[in-house]
Amino acid sequence: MPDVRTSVVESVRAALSRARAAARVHLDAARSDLAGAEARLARVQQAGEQRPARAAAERDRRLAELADKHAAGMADLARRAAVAGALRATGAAGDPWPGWHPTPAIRTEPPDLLRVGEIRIPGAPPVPALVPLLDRGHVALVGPHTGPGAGAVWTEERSDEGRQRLQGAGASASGASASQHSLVATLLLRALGRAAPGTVRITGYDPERLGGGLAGFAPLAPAGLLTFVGPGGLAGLLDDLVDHIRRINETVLAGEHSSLREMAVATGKRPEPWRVAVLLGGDELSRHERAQLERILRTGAACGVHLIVRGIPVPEWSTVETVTVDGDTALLSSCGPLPVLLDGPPPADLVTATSRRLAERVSTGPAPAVFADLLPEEIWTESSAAGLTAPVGDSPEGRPVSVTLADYPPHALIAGPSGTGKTNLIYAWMGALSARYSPTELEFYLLDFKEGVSFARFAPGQRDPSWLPHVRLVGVNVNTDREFGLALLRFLGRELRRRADAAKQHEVTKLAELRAEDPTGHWPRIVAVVDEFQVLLTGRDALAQEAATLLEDLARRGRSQGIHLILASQDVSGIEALWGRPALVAQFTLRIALPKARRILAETNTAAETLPRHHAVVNADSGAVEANRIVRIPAASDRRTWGELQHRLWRDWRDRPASLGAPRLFDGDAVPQLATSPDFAALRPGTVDPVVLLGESIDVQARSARLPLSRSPGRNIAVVGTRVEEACAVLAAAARSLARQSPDARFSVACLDQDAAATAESLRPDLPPDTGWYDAPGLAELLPELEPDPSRPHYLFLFAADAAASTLAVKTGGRSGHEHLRRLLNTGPERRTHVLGWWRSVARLRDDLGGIGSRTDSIGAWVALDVQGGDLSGFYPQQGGPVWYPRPWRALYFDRARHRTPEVVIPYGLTT
Ligand SMILES: Nc1ncnc2c1ncn2[C@@H]1O[C@H](COP(=O)(O)OP(=O)(O)OP(=O)(O)O)[C@@H](O)[C@H]1O
Repeated sequence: MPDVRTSVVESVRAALSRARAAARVHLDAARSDLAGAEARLARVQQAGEQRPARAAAERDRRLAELADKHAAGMADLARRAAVAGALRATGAAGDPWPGWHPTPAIRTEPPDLLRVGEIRIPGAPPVPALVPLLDRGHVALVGPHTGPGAGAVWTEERSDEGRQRLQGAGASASGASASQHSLVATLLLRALGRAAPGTVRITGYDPERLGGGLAGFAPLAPAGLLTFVGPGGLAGLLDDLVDHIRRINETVLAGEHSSLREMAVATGKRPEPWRVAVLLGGDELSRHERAQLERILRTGAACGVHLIVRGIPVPEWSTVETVTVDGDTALLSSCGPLPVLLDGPPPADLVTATSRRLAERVSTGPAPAVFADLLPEEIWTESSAAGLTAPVGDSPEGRPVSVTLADYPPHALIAGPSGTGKTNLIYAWMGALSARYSPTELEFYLLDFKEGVSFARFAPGQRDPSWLPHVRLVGVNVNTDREFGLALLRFLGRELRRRADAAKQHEVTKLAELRAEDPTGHWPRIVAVVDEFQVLLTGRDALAQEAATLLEDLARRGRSQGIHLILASQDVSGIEALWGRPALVAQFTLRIALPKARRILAETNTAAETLPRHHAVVNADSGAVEANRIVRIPAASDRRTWGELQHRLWRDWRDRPASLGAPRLFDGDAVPQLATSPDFAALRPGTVDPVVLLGESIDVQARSARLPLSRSPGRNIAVVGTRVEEACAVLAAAARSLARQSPDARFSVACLDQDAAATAESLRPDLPPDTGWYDAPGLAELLPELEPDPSRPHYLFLFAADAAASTLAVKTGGRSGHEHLRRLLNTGPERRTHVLGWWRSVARLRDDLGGIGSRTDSIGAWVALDVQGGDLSGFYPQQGGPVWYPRPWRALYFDRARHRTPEVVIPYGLTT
């Protein structure tokens, strides 16, 4: 037991002694560290005592350097801010009051910020202090003791009671300062001056009748640009603004644009005015009013709805610029603590005069409708399968008004006295259509029976090589060429049949179905526009009859085949020409009446009588009063306005492989040329039965009137009439066209009248070198010798054949020259000898043929110039002769072998 205790004691002692030894070692080390530290401290203290003067000098230098750098930086920043500020508040938005005047921005320009004063920084130019309003946000004006978050504004975290608590000068009516009034006037005048007249509408809520800067704007009120809401009307005003915002979101922006500003930049359209409500205090807001106010503050700016608020608490949101006004200085929430020296108020007479002028501008009528508004953002995106819809203008409220051509309504009638804008309306409508529907979706055929060339711009001309790619045919100066109208109707009739046949084949009835069944087919909708169409229907002749029948058929059946007619007329007789044909009129359910148009709308519908200039009544229900829509038509006639669109469409279309080339331009005043006619170009040498080209047919295509010279009896031609030039032109074209096909044939030319000599001579280079040239005695010698030779065609041209009568009357060898001529006329063609002659009257032709009662069938074809139809009865199968009223540079051509009725031709121009 004692041994155990002893051993424990010893081991404890040993452990204690080890611990003591270790503690001693640590203590020594600590003492030595302390001594080292004390020595270092002493050294540092000693060094520190030697350096304070140097450190202070260095610090001061650095501080001065920093101050300089800061000042330079500030000055630079201020300079840049001044430049940027001037750029963001241009013209009326930033100009000083002396010399200030409105400078309305164009629609695609985003509105400027509005200058209220300037920030002064030493050593730098003043920086304009700008406030965002139109399209950007709202402005809250508060007094000096109510900075952001301190009463006249509220923050999100505040309780309802806190929100309603107003404090300080800015929150009470009594504290309303002159500076705040002047700020309201500044903001309103700058906003009005920088926007187009009428596009900023102000509503004032001023229950305590403080004026609040609004008084000078009173002249705006009669024009509806300034309205006041009386005490108790705040809730109604806020509700109205919220409804307005909702409507714009739903119907104007319609999910396609995020704001009116973005829409204006993207489309160039700004269909709604800005609405600025100036709220100048009043009672505490109800819960509902507060909610509506918040909605406006949150969503108004995107819809052009803005508030300028004073004396009503508003939240501190990014959409609100809070201006804390204190005398002639202010703090702007967007400028932090930099004080703004406010501009003085706009001079009272400037406010009044500007307001008066704006009101006058607006009262004299809305800004004219704009052609660009009719055009879509992107061209050629629409399908015409179901119809054609496009705006023609806008409503008095500025909303686009579209019209449709489809199964219903299929056709349109346009009426209005001369100068009321029918042609302009047609341009506007065509522009809107041709920008929406590509040329594979829509084709135009245009005919103008008025004198003038209004539609010629759609075809390439000398001044402008462009054309509207949708246009396939343009007819101008056709007032005396009703045949051209008839040709167009016949052409459309054929197209109608083609479409009806295709529909039948695919077992469908409508164009939309046909297109679905035959997606690769070419089935554009066709719109035929005929201006002064009544010209076509006047006259009780066969032509008018056929035109009416064709029109009726097209109107009735065209609707389902995608062929639409637009007929325009300036006088009552035009419409009356239709009125006798109720079946035809009934198809024209779309009626467009220009100011003072008569008889186009229903009888009791007098809307057109009171229509202002450049407006139209569009009525898609045959003129019934209830269907009236008043439309402002934009100016579309101006060549530059139109040209810009046409060039754009033309360039886009020209390079496409499907491009169809330029439209056919038929100009009734132009003289066609043989050398450029397609039929002449197509003639080839060696043709067995050559064709004689006599002139241009009046047709949809530029075709020649043709006489085939087969080996049949009667294949001679007589040109009859006194007009030398036209007669020579017909014979010259005949000679040149024959020479091109039969260079080996024999040609004989007898020129028997001096007046024709120049033309006859001009043929020399184009006829074979062995052509025989004869005068009257020469002809008298030639005729007896002539023996037709079937192996070599022979063409005998007689210029003024009747002028050789006395010479041919002489008998040589028992027979007169006339007898020889008759023998040739009767028997020559079978043996390929043909006479192509000009006689200056029908009577002389008859004399040469043997006199009254003699046979006329050797003249199988004739071209009549200034000859009355009745005189031709002997050469025409029907009694009384053809209907023909001679007119300059037109001829009536009849070929017994091929024609049922004669055709009108235009002689080719002479190339002497
Ligand atoms: N909406 C409009 N805006 C501005 N100017 C227009 C408008 N409509 C027509 N005009 C102008 O009025 C004039 C007459 O217009 P337009 O030629 O279209 O009339 P119209 O009815 O076709 O006359 P007419 O029957 O004699 O040919 C033209 O100078 C045209 O530019």
